[in-house]
Amino acid sequence: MSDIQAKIDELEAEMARTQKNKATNYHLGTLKAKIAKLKSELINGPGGKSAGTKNAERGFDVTKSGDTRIGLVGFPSVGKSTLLTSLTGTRSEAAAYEFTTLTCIPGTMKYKGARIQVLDLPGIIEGAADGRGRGRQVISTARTCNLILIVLDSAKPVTHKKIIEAELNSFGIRINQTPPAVKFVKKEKGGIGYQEMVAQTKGMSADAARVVCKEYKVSCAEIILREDITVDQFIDVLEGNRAYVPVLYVFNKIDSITIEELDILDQMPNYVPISSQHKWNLEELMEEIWNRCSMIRIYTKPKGQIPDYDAPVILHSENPTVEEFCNRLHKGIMAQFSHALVWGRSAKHQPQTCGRDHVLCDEDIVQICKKV
Ligand SMILES: Nc1nc2c(ncn2[C@@H]2O[C@H](COP(=O)(O)OP(=O)(O)OP(=O)(O)O)[C@@H](O)[C@H]2O)c(=O)[nH]1
Ligand SMILES: [K+]
Ligand SMILES: [Mg+2]
Repeated sequence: MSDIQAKIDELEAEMARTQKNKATNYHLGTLKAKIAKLKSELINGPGGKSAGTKNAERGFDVTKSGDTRIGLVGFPSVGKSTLLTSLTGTRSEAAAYEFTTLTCIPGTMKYKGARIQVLDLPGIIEGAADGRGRGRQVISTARTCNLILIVLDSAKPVTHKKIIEAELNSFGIRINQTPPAVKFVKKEKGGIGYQEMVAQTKGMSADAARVVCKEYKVSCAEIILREDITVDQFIDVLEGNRAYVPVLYVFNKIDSITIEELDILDQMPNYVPISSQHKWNLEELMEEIWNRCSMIRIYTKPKGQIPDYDAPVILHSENPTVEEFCNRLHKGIMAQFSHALVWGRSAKHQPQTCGRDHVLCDEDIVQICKKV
């Protein structure tokens, strides 16, 4: 075990010994910040957080392609490669022994006109984030995905799910969470300015903020909490290199469990039961993937012609403006842009004359009119 890991274990043991109350809040905050710093040192090497980008480089070298990227993460032999083959048609070797897959195998799944890059990855086990097996490379690659599918074997214990989640978490991936609504700006002078816009019930206080800042050698900053957060979430803000990635849980091999067991799995939110070998329930899986990828389809309509419904332009719904649509078509279009005619749910009348800032909806139809 490395020195750093030994220090982390020691601090974690001390945290477990420390009773949680007002008097120990300060001490617990210091311990949490110390642990977070050591963990990032363990993963990134000394110098810590600037290495967030270095991480990504240590992932598998696979070029991004298509409209979005999803990664298959799970224990060995849960059926990730079989699933890749079923979803994309790209053959990735599958076999009954563990660690059949040793590298990253990309495939492309076409759904609703979108091209979704799917990455089959080697299996990971407990301790992956600390460097066991190819775990680090797998998790670094998972960080680059817009959606992670945690693939589980329906017949295996649910503890596997917890282990995978902990591995992703200790590598700075925050699953199914949004970045905390916190304003944090370092300053030259003036000490620590701390404001709560929302009552804090999960451990944050001016003292907790100060002790964490002190650990990170921040002596002057403006802090505004717009959400009820934990001290760990505040540490995430200071670390600054967390990846917030949605996760969908896939229970594979449902052909090997009973109907009664399947009924229980089927009720859990965020879970899709499938059999990748028998291609059972893959339609539902694709629909759930689609729902979590936040993509919208825009159809292009050349003047005087009907729209091309087979080849939508895919936009990510954080900012689906007319301008983004134009840039996806061709970088030079905006220079000649006059206005757009838009049909569909975003239009007040059909068609509506719109400018570049108009926000589009899924399945809108757009015709671009150039300056004359
Ligand atoms: N019964 C059943 N077996 C499956 C299913 N999907 C995969 N398998 C079997 O499970 C074994 C492992 O499948 P793989 O696709 O190699 O699993 P993997 O997760 O890619 O494994 P590693 O690459 O070693 O991590 C193979 O023997 C598959 O035939 C399924 O839906 N049902
Ligand atoms: K296998
Ligand atoms: Mg495999």
